[in-house]
Amino acid sequence: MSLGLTSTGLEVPEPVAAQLRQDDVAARLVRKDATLWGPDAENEAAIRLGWLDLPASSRSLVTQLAQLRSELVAEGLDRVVLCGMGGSSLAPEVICRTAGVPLVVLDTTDPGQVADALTDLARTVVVISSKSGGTVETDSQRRAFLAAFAEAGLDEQAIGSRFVVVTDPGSPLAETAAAMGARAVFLADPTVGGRYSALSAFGLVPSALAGADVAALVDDAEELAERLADPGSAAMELGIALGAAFRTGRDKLALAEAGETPVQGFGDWAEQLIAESTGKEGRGILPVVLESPEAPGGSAPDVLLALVGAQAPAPGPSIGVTGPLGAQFLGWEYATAVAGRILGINPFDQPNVTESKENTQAILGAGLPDEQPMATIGAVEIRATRGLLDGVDLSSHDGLSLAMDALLAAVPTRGYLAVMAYLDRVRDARAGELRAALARRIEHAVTFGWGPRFLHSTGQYHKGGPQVGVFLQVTGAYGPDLPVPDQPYTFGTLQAAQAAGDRKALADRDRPLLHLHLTDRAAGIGQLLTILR
Ligand SMILES: O=P(O)(O)OC[C@H]1O[C@](O)(CO)[C@@H](O)[C@@H]1O
Repeated sequence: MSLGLTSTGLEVPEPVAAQLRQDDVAARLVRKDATLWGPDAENEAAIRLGWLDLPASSRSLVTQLAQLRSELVAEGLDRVVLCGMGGSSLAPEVICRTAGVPLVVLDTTDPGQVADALTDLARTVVVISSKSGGTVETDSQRRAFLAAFAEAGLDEQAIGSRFVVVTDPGSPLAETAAAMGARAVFLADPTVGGRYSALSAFGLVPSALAGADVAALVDDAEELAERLADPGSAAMELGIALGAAFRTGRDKLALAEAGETPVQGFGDWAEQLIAESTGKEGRGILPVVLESPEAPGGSAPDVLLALVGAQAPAPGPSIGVTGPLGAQFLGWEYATAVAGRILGINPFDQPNVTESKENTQAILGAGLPDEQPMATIGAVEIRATRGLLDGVDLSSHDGLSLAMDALLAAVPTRGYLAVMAYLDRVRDARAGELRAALARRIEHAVTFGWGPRFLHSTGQYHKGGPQVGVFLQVTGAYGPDLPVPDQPYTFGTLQAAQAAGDRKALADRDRPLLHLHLTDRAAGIGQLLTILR
């Protein structure tokens, strides 16, 4: 079965489709024509179209990975931990959840969540994935695992045998991997950007080592790849639907999985692909990941609902994208590139993500800002951007509720509310319920992201997209902190610096932000969910 697209109630302006046919976009895209997105995007596009070749070029990985997995299993190394951010970990998480095989994805700096990953070492092999080799979260996690294996008594050679590395040729991590004596190093195609790398070594290596059938992924992608030159392919129709929705005022895409054999967690992967590809130059498509097709936020005048794994539900406007996971990855990548042309942006760069990273480094150097709370109610410390809580009586019994009302009232027409939780997405999973609870309170789109993971996904959209976002940042006290070996900071200070760095980037854009710091995470989350009931 290949990729299929159905749509209900979606108005597609005829010129959108006709123009793409007239410009021969389908044939030019599969020929990797870098001029498709205009002169400003040409240099970047020229080195970012390798994802079209992956169904063929990844084939050779399949056998090699089967061999490596059997070696690891024979040595009792059947717990795979993946350290990677954004495009270096989102696809393997979807692949393994859908295949029902265990993979520990460590894409956080939360001290508790990192500490939980540093256990069960006797069975553990660690995949360190980073295209650039310069991502601070991944580097910190690598350092922590090196130290943990040493503390467990492994000698240098044994420690090296517990690491598999995926990176770009010539990256700092490629050198580090050699110096570490890593068991295997996979050098990925440098002409594939992170969010387009699902079918590359970044998607396949961790997934295969965890036991997923990556041969089927490649087969299903290859079957679609043979159709992509056809202007009527389902992938092209998906790109037209995304672009047409944007052109007709539906610039938010609600994503939910459905159907008999639903892909698990697809929205979290598609979120980075779409937000980081389109959210720039003051425009873009905002993905809104829904807990289910019926979850609040799937229908509003500025929203298009997309079901992954099922037909488009009536009355719409909605689309349904069916097909196996390998075809979904390739199809959505192709559609995003087409939508980028319709929106008139470069879908391959991420100009605004470095800002938060630079802010974080500056704060790590200068020390965390000492911002006293405006009030503390129960387990919740309240801080906010200037003016947001003017006139709000925080000393009253329902001060927290009033503060939340002020935040919701600040969301402008066609705006959105983004919840950003710098917490432990396993132990503090209940915080994820905040999205639906807030979405039931306002007509606007409400998104949820675990920090710092979202900084590598929707973070680009928050800073480069339309400046109509309002932000709820939730941070939390943590138990024992964890050092980052040979670095002048701990995981706890790194996490706090990342949150502060993003607050600065948003404050510099005068975006309203409410910062709730939970002095007791479970109690604080309980308080928030109670007032939102
Ligand atoms: O694979 P790397 O280089 O560690 O980057 C991780 C992620 O960070 C980003 O560069 C953006 O922050 C993403 O595009 C990328 O997928």
